[in-house]
Amino acid sequence: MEVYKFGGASVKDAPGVINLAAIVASQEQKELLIVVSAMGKITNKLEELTHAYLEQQDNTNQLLEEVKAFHFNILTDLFSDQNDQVYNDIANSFVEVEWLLEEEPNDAPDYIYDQIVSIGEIVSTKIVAAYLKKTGCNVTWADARNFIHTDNTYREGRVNWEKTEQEIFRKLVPLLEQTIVVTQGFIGSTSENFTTTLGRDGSDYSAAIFSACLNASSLTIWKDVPGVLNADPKWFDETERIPRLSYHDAIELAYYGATIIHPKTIKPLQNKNIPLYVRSFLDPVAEGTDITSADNHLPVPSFIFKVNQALISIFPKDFSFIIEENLSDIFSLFHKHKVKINTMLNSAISFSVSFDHDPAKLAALIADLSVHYKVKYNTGLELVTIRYYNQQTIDRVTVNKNIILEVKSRTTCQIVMRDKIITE
Ligand SMILES: Nc1ncnc2c1ncn2[C@@H]1O[C@H](COP(=O)(O)OP(=O)(O)O)[C@@H](O)[C@H]1O
Ligand SMILES: N[C@@H](CC(=O)OP(=O)(O)O)C(=O)O
Repeated sequence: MEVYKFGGASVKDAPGVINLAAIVASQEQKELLIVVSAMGKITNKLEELTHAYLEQQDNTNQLLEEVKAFHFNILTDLFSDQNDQVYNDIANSFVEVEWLLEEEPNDAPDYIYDQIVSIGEIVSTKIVAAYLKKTGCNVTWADARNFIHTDNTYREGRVNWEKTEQEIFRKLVPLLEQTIVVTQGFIGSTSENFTTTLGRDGSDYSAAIFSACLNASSLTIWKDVPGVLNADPKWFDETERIPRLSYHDAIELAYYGATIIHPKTIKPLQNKNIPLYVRSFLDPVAEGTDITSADNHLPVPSFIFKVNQALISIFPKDFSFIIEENLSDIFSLFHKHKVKINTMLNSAISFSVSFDHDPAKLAALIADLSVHYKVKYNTGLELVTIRYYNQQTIDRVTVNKNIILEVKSRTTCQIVMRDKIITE
């Protein structure tokens, strides 16, 4: 039993779906579960739609029409017969959202978000399953909400592993003995059968949950890059593929923000010793990256960039020392405002923290912190994390930068910096 995960980039258009089918066709003899995300950047568009609906903006219906048109254009390219059942199926899939948008938004925003945004995965998997069927593949569409059970934390559903494992064993295992199954990443359901999502980019995590519960022999995630590289090629010109990675290094890279893998993906696989293969859907037979328990150290230093960082420095108002009591107080405020810390440094009289800059959260956090502390802050900063660093790599990324904060451990160096203002 193998699990494949195809993300939005792999199914961003009709040629993407055709390519997916070709990859599946070359593997058809195996028991296979295929986990698919929403097409292209449709989740962003659905977030926009949710926002418009919550704000009761005039463009709400127009945004929904754009989402529908995007999918129907793909259908037209894949199914020349306009009477194909899939057209009705997709139209019907949008009906629930249409009904929801007709009502006033009285429910909690996070709940509404999940009911709307999840439609992206439902529709993409229906299109993929219908196309695979058309190409002669023995395939069944399955609703991931029957298997992935979560608590009621909308937008960040926490998995009920026991129930999820039971349902996968009871309903999915027998199905997989008969056909290839296509299901959704990113979504689950509560005990009352309301849809939840697992957090942005959560389809890799879904695929890992399925793999762990099925005791799969491997999980392959199909990406638009040749594997895990030592830096994001969107930011770095000279990247190198890392052929083998330990679970440990993969977790660290994902934790520090290498967006190639969702940070929650690795642990369920590591627990069951299931290899994770990162492969290119553009060159499916090429070697990619194998992530396993083998103790492969990263062969080269790896770089993870994050832009749009905020840095705040917190001082006790009386300039006394930062003690454990202050830290406990400070951390509870970060928790309260759901601000995820990227770097932190403690000194005698100050505590500095960097995080992704969200203006509303920053203002609310500073307002709360200012009750007991003096707070200074900077925005518009960059954070670079280097795994297996040396001075040469630090020098390489800090050219024309002012270093504002530097935190080093034995293996990892984090630098918060900003562009130097160069005067002629
Ligand atoms: N270390 C890295 N190696 C390779 N790709 C990376 C790395 N860090 C970030 N990326 C980015 O991850 C992208 C693929 O992940 P993502 O867009 O989430 O795929 P999908 O939506 O298909 O799951 C690449 O296009 C690349 O820009
Ligand atoms: N569609 C969801 C879930 C996801 O993981 O997508 P992708 O595999 O394209 O990153 C999102 O964009 O957040």
